[in-house]
Amino acid sequence: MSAPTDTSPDLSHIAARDKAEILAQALPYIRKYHGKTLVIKYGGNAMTDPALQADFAEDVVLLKLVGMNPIVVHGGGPQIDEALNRLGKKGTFIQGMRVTDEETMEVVEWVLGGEVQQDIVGLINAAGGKAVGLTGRDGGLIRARKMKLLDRDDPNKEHDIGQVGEIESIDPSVVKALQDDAFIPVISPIGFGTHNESYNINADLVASKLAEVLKAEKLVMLTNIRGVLDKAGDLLTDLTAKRIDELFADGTISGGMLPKIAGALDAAKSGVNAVHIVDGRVPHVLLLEILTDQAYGTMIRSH
Ligand SMILES: Nc1ncnc2c1ncn2[C@@H]1O[C@H](COP(=O)(O)OP(=O)(O)O)[C@@H](O)[C@H]1O
Ligand SMILES: CC(=O)N[C@@H](CCC(=O)OP(=O)(O)O)C(=O)O
Repeated sequence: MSAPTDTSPDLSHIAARDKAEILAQALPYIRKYHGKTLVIKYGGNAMTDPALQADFAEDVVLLKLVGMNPIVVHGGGPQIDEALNRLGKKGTFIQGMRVTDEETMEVVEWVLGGEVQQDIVGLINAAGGKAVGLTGRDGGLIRARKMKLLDRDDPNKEHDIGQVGEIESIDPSVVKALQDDAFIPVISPIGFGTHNESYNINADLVASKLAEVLKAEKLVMLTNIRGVLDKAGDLLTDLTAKRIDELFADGTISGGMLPKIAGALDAAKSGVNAVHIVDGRVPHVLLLEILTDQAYGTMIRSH
């Protein structure tokens, strides 16, 4: 019998080798982060595309299955805006914080604690995980008080932004109990006050504080931009506290990036080893950021 002729070369092994190399690259990271807590801020702007949402959910489940403890804190700014628009109301922001009157607070609770949270929980569960949705009320997780927002240019001036909260304290016991039991907590940024009143809290601030209190190894914030950009639109891959002060002062950082950077820096200063702001528009950016050698977006350092 003659030897079989091989007319077309089989190139599939090349693609397979690339894939295998990427998988092998993950090994030291899986070892490094095994048993460690990773806080993931899933921004409202990063969650507008269904395919990307499904990728995100798969990534979270994979991280959990290889032994890490992912905790998701979600935002939902654009989703709240949409709901307000349907009521004929327009969202307004001061220094990245939504002005929250009573009616807006109702919408915030209903959108964040309902639709947005349950969508994420559903997607994670569909990807094979066991997600549980919480608001700051559940298990007494987030105590808050009314935020005092001082004007950035005139610190003698204070803005009244209604039911916006700043975090007074976090009791992480419910999160710890869930993560120890193989669940993935998905947290809405709503806090409660001494009279049981609700507060709308910026999700970046919740994610940062939670990372600090849980002594997380890593905080990854997914947003809808490559990372922090300078005035020329170039990506700043590394930021220290000193450089951040300069960028605040010269107005390079504005809007929703203000609380994000402030929170990220607080987390870095209080011992979270790695704090990253990454582009949630990149498919599987969470896995790429955590499990490969490649650096993505902006890393925030305390010094
Ligand atoms: N220097 C900057 N670099 C990058 N983004 C910036 C900067 N200053 C302001 N921004 C704005 O911050 C936005 C991200 O914050 P935000 O809209 O609150 O997103 P998220 O929903 O992810 O929290 C960007 O889309 C951009 O418009
Ligand atoms: C006080 C305040 O601004 N709260 C935010 C909470 C949601 C959030 O932070 O969503 P993103 O992460 O998508 O921006 C808001 O009402 O929009």
